Amino acid sequence: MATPRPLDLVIFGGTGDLAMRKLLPALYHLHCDALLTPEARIIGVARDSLDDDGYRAFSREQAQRFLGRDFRADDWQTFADRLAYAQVDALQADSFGTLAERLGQRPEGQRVFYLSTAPSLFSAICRHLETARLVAPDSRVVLEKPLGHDLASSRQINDEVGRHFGEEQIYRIDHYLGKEPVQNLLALRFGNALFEPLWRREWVRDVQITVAEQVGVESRGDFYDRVGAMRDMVQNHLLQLLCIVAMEPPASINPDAVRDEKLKILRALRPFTTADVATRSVRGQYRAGASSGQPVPGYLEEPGIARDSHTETFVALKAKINTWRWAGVPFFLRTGKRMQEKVAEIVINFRSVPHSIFGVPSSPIHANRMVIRMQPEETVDLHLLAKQPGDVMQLHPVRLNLDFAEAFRSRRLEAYERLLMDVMRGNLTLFVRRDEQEAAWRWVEPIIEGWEQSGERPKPYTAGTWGPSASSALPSRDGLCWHEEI
Ligand SMILES: NC(=O)C1=CN([C@@H]2O[C@H](COP(=O)(O)OP(=O)(O)OC[C@H]3O[C@@H](n4cnc5c(N)ncnc54)[C@H](OP(=O)(O)O)[C@@H]3O)[C@@H](O)[C@H]2O)C=CC1
Ligand SMILES: O=C1O[C@H](COP(=O)(O)O)[C@@H](O)[C@H](O)[C@H]1O
Repeated sequence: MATPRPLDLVIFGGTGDLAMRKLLPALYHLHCDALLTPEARIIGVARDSLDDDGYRAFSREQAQRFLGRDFRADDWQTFADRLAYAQVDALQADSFGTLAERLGQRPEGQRVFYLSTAPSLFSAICRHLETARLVAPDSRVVLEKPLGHDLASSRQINDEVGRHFGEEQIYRIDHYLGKEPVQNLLALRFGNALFEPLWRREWVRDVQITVAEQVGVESRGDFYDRVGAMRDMVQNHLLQLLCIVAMEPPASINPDAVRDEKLKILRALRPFTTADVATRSVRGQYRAGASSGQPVPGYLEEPGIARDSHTETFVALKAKINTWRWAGVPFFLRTGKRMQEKVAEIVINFRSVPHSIFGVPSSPIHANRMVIRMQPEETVDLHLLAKQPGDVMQLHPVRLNLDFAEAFRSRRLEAYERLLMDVMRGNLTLFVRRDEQEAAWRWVEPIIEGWEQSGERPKPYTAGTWGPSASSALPSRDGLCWHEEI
């Protein structure tokens, strides 16, 4: 067996929020589970003038904060030995020398460049890496989202990155695809014949995808105000989740087989007309309210936000898919900040029986539903009706746990852990291909343009609620309601 090559993982934006909150904690967990090869090295890159020890000290302080109870001083010590730092200004070609020196120490290393900076720096980084002769034919580059601001800017970035890296070297990350229940949905759908006949318009009444956050924009106001919920969450995470639910069975788990099927769904999404924007979309912006019992400011009072900002912090959409399988089935998508609870879930609502032999219940009973929860806990449940024990035939909803947490007791990998492992192994299945990303931009753009042309402000909602009241109206026009309203 070939000896694995030593890994050099270079994190551009190595001192930033994402690196500290997600990437280093994920790598620390992989280290503790002995999933990193002994020689693997992590080189943080930013403009700040730090040396290796300074970077280790900064990372340790942040890790204590973000790892919480998982932080163990002795494990961190051995993990920190892997950390190094290179001071580089991505915009200055001549500042790549220190990084080149570092990487030059082991030319045989497998290089992974993780671009965790603003996307406006991606092309300069790739260009300067190549000029410094740091890109080998098997180097990999990981691109964070959102890639660009619209279709044109995403194409431009992809073109520029593509001049230095082949598509098979490019890992466009969408961390929602790394979440365990999302992969479990793939396993349930395509590993069992049971669900396939039910997974279609004849049996599915509607699908709801919700990613609700309790937090506001936190320290990222400046970034968020230029982006908004549509670009931050819908264009990527929610549409990728929709694809996983709606795609046809791929011929294999091969990356392109899966990505081809996702692409077909993105291309089959019915485009929004101007009239649709008014009737099938809702955008909102939070006002002051309460979160976990504490008063919280409104979006416009948050640091970094323009005082008259029209940026949306909430989006709800009714999407339709123009295929035989899904014609007529509404896909409701919803995401927002400062909502009542932190919930990320996919709900597949199956149709009720065509005729009930048990009569009409005194109050409505809701079952026939699969709920794939990614947050706050990771679960997959099937809600069915069963007989309530006793001498009368009375139906009661029961929940079958389909993720079998009891059966598989091993620690679940967190999304970034799983995806970083895939990058190291060279597995592109859970990464987004360029054509998928562009198809997603093509679909969301008319909605954003429709909002801009209308000149209307996003609808206000109180922090700590489920969004503007217009959001409830979206499913209720079809006689339906959001999952939490049941
Ligand atoms: N934070 C999050 O939760 C998420 C972030 N993302 C994406 O990840 C990326 C990074 O986000 P985030 O970590 O929040 O951003 P931050 O603003 O917190 O960090 C940016 C990082 O880039 C570095 N940087 C900025 N300019 C340069 C430059 N010219 N040369 C070299 N380094 C530079 C900064 O260090 P310095 O200023 O010292 O150079 C810092 O390390 C963005 O694309 C974002 O959209 C995606 C999902 C979630
Ligand atoms: O990509 C992003 O995701 C986070 C939410 O991720 P989660 O795994 O905590 O649900 C969101 O807060 C952030 O704004 C967005 O950029």
